[in-house]
Amino acid sequence: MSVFDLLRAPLFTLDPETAHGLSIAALKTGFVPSCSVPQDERLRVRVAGLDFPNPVGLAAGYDKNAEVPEAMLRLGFGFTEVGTLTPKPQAGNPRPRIFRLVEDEGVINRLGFNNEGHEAALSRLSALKTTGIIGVNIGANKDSADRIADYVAGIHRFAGVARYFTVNISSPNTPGLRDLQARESLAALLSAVLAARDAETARQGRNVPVFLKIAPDLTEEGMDDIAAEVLAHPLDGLIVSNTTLSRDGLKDARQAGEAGGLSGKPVFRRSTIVLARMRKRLGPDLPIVGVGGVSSAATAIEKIRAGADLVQLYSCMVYRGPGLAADIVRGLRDEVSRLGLSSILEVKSTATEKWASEAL
Ligand SMILES: Cc1cc2nc3c(=O)[nH]c(=O)nc-3n(C[C@H](O)[C@H](O)[C@H](O)COP(=O)(O)O)c2cc1C
Repeated sequence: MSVFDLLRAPLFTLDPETAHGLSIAALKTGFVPSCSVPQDERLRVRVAGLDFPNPVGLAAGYDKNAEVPEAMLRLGFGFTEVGTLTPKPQAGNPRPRIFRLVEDEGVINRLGFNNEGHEAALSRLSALKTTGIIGVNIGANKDSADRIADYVAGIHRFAGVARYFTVNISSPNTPGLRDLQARESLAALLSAVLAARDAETARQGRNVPVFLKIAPDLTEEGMDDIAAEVLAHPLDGLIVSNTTLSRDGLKDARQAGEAGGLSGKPVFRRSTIVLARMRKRLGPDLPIVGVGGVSSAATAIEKIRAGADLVQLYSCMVYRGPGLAADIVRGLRDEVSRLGLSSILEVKSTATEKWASEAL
């Protein structure tokens, strides 16, 4: 039994946001020990010019203010993503705004991009010594008069410290944000963001890849539009997906009525179907990061089989504890041995057709 197994019951008596704050505080003090993970050539993945030691990353939203990126890498994650960060600090929605769906191993949140803003995160990231891969997830302030300008500001502000950028247009908790997924808005956004990135590449002599993070609540036409714009721009990859507004198949009816985005196990199926459908539209090569309900080595592999090059997780760590990333990496190592693979990516897209044909 792990320390987390003992702490889980008392932690779960606390409001989820209070528990989250305690976990960040514990990681900051170094109280949480590092986890040893296998450094295995077969798990190394090269994506968008970056060398990932393993394909399991921390998804955005846990370390919004870049307080503990090195601690997350020590837990065994192959990469970590800070943010979403908006130019100005922002309080977000009134509390309570995070809800556990214990029976479902799910989470509903309506945080609304609470974060300390660019400046605070930049000073923390600038002080880091690590060579590990830390991505910066950027967004727009709720009251912004020009949302595209907020994303462009994020690129300029973090170009010196980010190893990659995530352009997040898929949070359901900032009114109108998901409208940026519509074809014309997306075209304008991608043109502006990628022009800013190219200007920074010319200035710094270092290229920072840009990924676009999309919602799992898309129609076929919506997926067509996103794929067309992604292919029309020199984007480096897609992250599929953010939280869902759907409430399909939940056991915990008590919390299901809360407004916000649902994540964890209940979003696994939907996000994996959308991932496979986007893989079919984008062809074999454009990098895709699979996110949503990854809870084990088996679910991580299923994302890769559906078409992902990398995976990320957040919600299932709430239920399984800080050792989850290391457990998954060990599980992946065992699986590549069992299957006799020389690279985990040999299973990539082997189940794209199966997942893409499942009903949403
Ligand atoms: C409490 C919470 C806060 C989140 N905040 C963000 C965020 O700020 N930006 C973002 O792009 N995604 C955010 N997400 C979404 C996650 O990054 C991820 O896409 C989603 O939860 C699905 O993965 P999971 O099932 O492993 O949690 C948040 C998720 C949760 C549960």
